[in-house]
This record gives sequence, C-alpha cells and structure tokens, in this order.
Amino acid sequence: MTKEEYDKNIETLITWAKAYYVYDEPIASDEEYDKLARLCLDFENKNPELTHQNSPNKRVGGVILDGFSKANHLSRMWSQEDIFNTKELEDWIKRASKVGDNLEFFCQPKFDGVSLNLIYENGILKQAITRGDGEIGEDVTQNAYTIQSIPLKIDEKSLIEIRGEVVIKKSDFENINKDRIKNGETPFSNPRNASAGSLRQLDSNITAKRKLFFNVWGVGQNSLNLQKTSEMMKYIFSLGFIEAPMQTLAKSIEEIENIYNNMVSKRDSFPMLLDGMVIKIDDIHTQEDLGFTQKFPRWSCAYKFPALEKTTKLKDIILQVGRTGVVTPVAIVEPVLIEGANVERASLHNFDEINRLDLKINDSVIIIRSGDVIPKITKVLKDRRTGDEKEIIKPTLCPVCSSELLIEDIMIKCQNLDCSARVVSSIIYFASKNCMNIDGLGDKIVEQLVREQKIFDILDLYSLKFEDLNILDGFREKKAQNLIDAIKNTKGSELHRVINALGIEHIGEVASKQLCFEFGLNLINVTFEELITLDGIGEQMANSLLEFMRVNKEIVLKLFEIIQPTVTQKIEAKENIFKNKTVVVTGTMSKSRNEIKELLENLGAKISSSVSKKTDFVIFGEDAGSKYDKAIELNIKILTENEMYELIKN
Ligand SMILES: NC(=O)c1ccc[n+]([C@@H]2O[C@H](COP(=O)([O-])OP(=O)(O)OC[C@H]3O[C@@H](n4cnc5c(N)ncnc54)[C@H](O)[C@@H]3O)[C@@H](O)[C@H]2O)c1
Ligand SMILES: [Zn+2]
Repeated sequence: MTKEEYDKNIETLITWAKAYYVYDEPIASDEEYDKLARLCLDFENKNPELTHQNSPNKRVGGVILDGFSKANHLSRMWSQEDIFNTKELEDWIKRASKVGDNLEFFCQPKFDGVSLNLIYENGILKQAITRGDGEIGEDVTQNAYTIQSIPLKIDEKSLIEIRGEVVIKKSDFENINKDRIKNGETPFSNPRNASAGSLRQLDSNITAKRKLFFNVWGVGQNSLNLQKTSEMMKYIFSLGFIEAPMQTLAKSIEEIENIYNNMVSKRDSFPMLLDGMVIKIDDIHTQEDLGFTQKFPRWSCAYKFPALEKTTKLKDIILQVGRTGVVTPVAIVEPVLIEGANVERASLHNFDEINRLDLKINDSVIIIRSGDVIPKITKVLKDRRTGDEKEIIKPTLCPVCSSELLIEDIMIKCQNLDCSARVVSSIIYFASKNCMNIDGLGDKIVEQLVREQKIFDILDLYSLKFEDLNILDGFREKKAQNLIDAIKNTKGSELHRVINALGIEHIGEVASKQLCFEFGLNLINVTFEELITLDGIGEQMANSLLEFMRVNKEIVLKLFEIIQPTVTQKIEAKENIFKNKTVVVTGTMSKSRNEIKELLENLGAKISSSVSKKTDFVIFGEDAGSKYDKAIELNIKILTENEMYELIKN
C-alpha cells in the first residue's frame, strides 16, 4: 500500500465509521470494515511516522449526536482488540504473558449492541452515558430509566461505574422492522443498529417501546478492591443485574478454544445477536501491569465469530411461482461463503421489498444469513453505484405459463390453475415431510413426472403404475417400486395431514388440526358461520377454505375415497352448562391453565382468549386482570374455579 492509497483507505474508513457510529446506518459490512482497518493497521505498524492522525485504529470510534447533552465518563471507556483465529489468539496470549505466567482468562459472550456506562452514587442511578469517543459520550439517562433490566437502585453505596451492552432481542428486532416498513420508515439493517438507534433517541417514549435489554460486562471507576474480574462480575450480578450465560474461566489456549467453539455452536440459540467472545485476564493486578494502548486494554481482546453479514453483488432476479400462484422474486447474487455455506440466492418476499430497498441489478448489497434463516438482502450500498445498474421490472405475464398475472395489493399471482409451476409446487408440497411424507418424491422427480405428462394433479399420483415409471430416465426397477409403495403407504393417513397437504392458502398445520378435530370429514360442507365461531379462525382463513372447497370439492372427495383418512373428531359431550358455550379463563388457579382448558373443552365449551359480548362465562382465579374487569363491564357471568366445579359436579 502506498501512502496515497493508505490515506484514501483511511478516508473510506472514516466515512464508513461515521455512517455506523453517528447515524446507526452502516454503508459497509463489518467484515469489509475490519479487513480494510487491518490493512491500514499493517501499514501503520510498518510506517508509524506516516500514520494518519484520525486513523480509526488509534481511537475509540463514536461522535456525539446533536441534541444530546455531553457527559464525561469518570474513567475512560475502551474498544477491544479484535482477533480472528487461533494464531492471533496465541500471539495475544504471548504478549500478555510477558507480565506473568499461569494466567487465568475470564471469557464472556460479546453481545452485539451499543456500549453504555451507568454511574451509581449512594446506590442510585445518577447518569447513563454512551461510549462516544471514550472520554465524553451522550447523556441518555432518561432513556436508560425506561430499560427494565437496568436497576434504578443498587445495594452498593460507593461511587461506581457499571458498564454493559444495550441489546435487542432478534425477535423484537423483526417486529420493530415490520412496524417501520408499515409506517414507511427505513428498517434497521441489523439488531445492533436497532439497539443503537433506539437508545440514542431524543424521545424516551420511543426508547421505552423498543424493549431494550442491558447486558452488564464490566465496571469502570470503583472502590471495590476486588482481586479478580470473575469475582467482580459475581458481585455486580448480586446487585440485581441479569447474569449473562456462559461466563467461564479458562487456563489454557485449548480451554479458551473449547469455550469459543461451544459459544459459536450455540450462537443461534441466544435470543440476542452475539458477534464474538471477549477474553479478559482475570487477575486485576495483572491487568494494571499491562495497561492500555490508545484504543484498547492490553489485558483483553474480542475473539470475533465468523461474519453473518457479507457484501456481494446482485446478478439477477428470477421469478418463482408457488402452489397458490404467488410469484416471488428471488435474488441471484455472486456466491459468498457465510458460516461455511455457499450463498447464491436470497429471498425478497415480494416486489414491494425491491422498491423499498431500491434494488437494481448489479447493485452491491449486504446479505445476511443466520442459522436456518433464509439469506436475505438487508441493504443496498447505493454509494457504490457505477451507472451499470439496471431497473428490475415487475412482470405482467406468468414466467411459466405466460398467462396474465393478477396484481393484488403487494402480491402478484398467476391465476391459471393448470399452470405447470403451480401444479408442480402443489404436488411437491403434498409429498413433503410435514404433509404426506412421500419418500422418493422430491422436487426433481415431480418436475420430471409433470414434464413427461405422467401426472397432471395430486390425484394422478394414486393411479401411477410401475410401467409408467419404469420407462422413465433414471428410474430403475427398485426406485419405481419404492415410489409406488410410498404413495400407497399414505392410505389411512390422519385427516389433518391430508388437509394440510392440500396447501390451502392461510390454512397451515395448526388450523388443519383444529378444523379436522372440530368437523371431521364434514369439513367439505362447513359454512362461513360455523368456521368463524372457532377461536383462531379469521375471515381470511374461512374464505380461503370455502373458496378452495368450492373449486376443488370433487377432487377432495375422490382423494378421501382413495386415502380413506383416519378421523379423530371430538366426541360429542353430554349435556352440561358449558356445552357449546364460549368461555374465557383468566388468572391463577389450583390447576394449570391448560388442564382447566382441557376439562372445559371436553365438556364441549369453546375456549376463547379474549372477552367480548359473545363470551358466555369468564372463569377467574387469583390476580385476574383486565379480562375480569371487561367481564364486569360487559355484564358477563363470572365464576370462581370452585363455582365452576360445583356446576359440573355429577
Ligand atoms: N460496518 C461498518 O461500516 C463499520 C464501521 C465502524 C465499525 N464497525 C464495526 O465495529 C467494530 C469496532 O467497533 P468498536 O470499536 O465499538 O469495537 P467492538 O464493538 O468490536 O468492541 C468493543 C465493544 O464491545 C462491547 N462489548 C460487548 N461485550 C463485551 C464484553 N463482554 N466485555 C467488554 N466489552 C464488550 C463494548 O461495548 C465495547 O465497547 C469493528 O470491528 C467493525 O466490525 C463497522
Ligand atoms: Zn402460470
């Protein structure tokens, strides 16, 4: 790298860091940022005299937003030195071991959020300050008051700084983004930015709504006089801070590696995003001997996890036609490796998503994949456009059967029931594991059978003959026979499986079970009124089922005839006061809520979760809240648990 290149790279880093720290809207992936920062660091180590005075490698990142009052930390806040592999871990330990042998290391999860310093005086939370440049941060005390996991009072009376990470649960993050999209706001690119954006709010009512969580990881100024970080943390947790899982002491590189690997493997099961593991030398005297660089403590480091977010390029958009005819755009991207998996496709949900992202072919994008979640494009890096980008055009004709597409709100649909894409996907769905579970009838085979005109719909599966299959490419005798047998084996399947396998829009596994239990084979003839009285079945579901049965009744009847499904229907209860009545159960009782519900359901009652004019009885236990009040307000008959038992005595 030449001096010019180095200076240019530093400018890029500064721009990226500003977008990240100041606006909570990154314009690069962490991986890219880390890579470039590393390259610059190498240059700086070799040419200390040429080091840029604003190099992000030399300072704690972060600027104070207008509108916030500034506040001083009592003692400095730091960043962490990143390490990425065993070799770097060995080097780090070697450097740390200069001050002594037999070191012990305290390992903590590194939750990915935003740093917060809490100052307690006389046991009262006095001030909450963001990290800022390490010396001065933003005063967000009012916002900290709204975070449940931050105690307002603690039992330690001396002046103390307690530090931790403000994070957001992955599930809450999804919900916030759904709301933001609904309100026409830009969604946050990841949970880290969501927590930073939510903590750094001028309106603490907004912060309060965001369900932030404080995960404590250390202390700043204090007069506790403890010898070990591990003891210190134990003491802090005893003050009422919630203890993070997997805080472990280690004595060797092997032990550290084991803890690290274990944490990486459990990463998806944490409700919050983890981006690494922080390793600290446990002994506080040793920490003091090692001291700090300009940017981070020499006695701790962050062992980063493999990145979940990568930057890549959108090559193309393909269109998939699902079994209900919905046309979904799928992004084809330049392949990137994320956590060992090669990612080439990302889901886009619908064309609205493309508009919202302002996505164009050839755009650089940030893509995220975590756990089993389907890879998704979270951001378009518009400042990298070169002029070669191409608009993505909404289709008007079905990409498979060329019939005109119906545009329904944000959905685009092929309405042709015989569209081979719809036929293929509905058969694939029918055969899939959670439906009829037909072994050997995977995507490719279904496509082949439809292409070779051996089947035209689900029913045709049951008239497939050995001779039909035997002559097909790739079908040996055994394979053909196995498939015939697997199809035959679906006979006698439970009714709700068959209903679920039909792939009726809005009717999933749970609804199928409920409907079959309620109506049995008569499901074919139910009315809107009968459906709508069931708890959990809304108008949309009812209409979808009715419409499906109207169009496909003949096929369904034939299918029942062939499969002869097993029906487990509810048994007609004998006459009692709760039969066919709508009942709401609320508050704590002598038995679990589920037991009480089951008891009532066996008596033929419909259990509802909310009180309305339609409710016949509200049965209440201890601490019954708003449902009890509503029952009184609507003049609905209320019963205690014992009164209920009295009524069903004999
Ligand atoms: N995408 C971008 O454009 C961009 C720009 C700038 C920075 N970044 C990212 O931010 C990183 C640098 O940010 P940073 O300096 O804030 O470092 P960092 O976030 O990687 O690590 C330091 C922070 O970790 C937090 N932390 C979490 N758990 C901890 C624990 N158990 N003990 C101690 N601290 C803990 C603390 O808040 C501390 O301030 C880079 O590595 C990069 O990935 C990305
Ligand atoms: Zn079509």
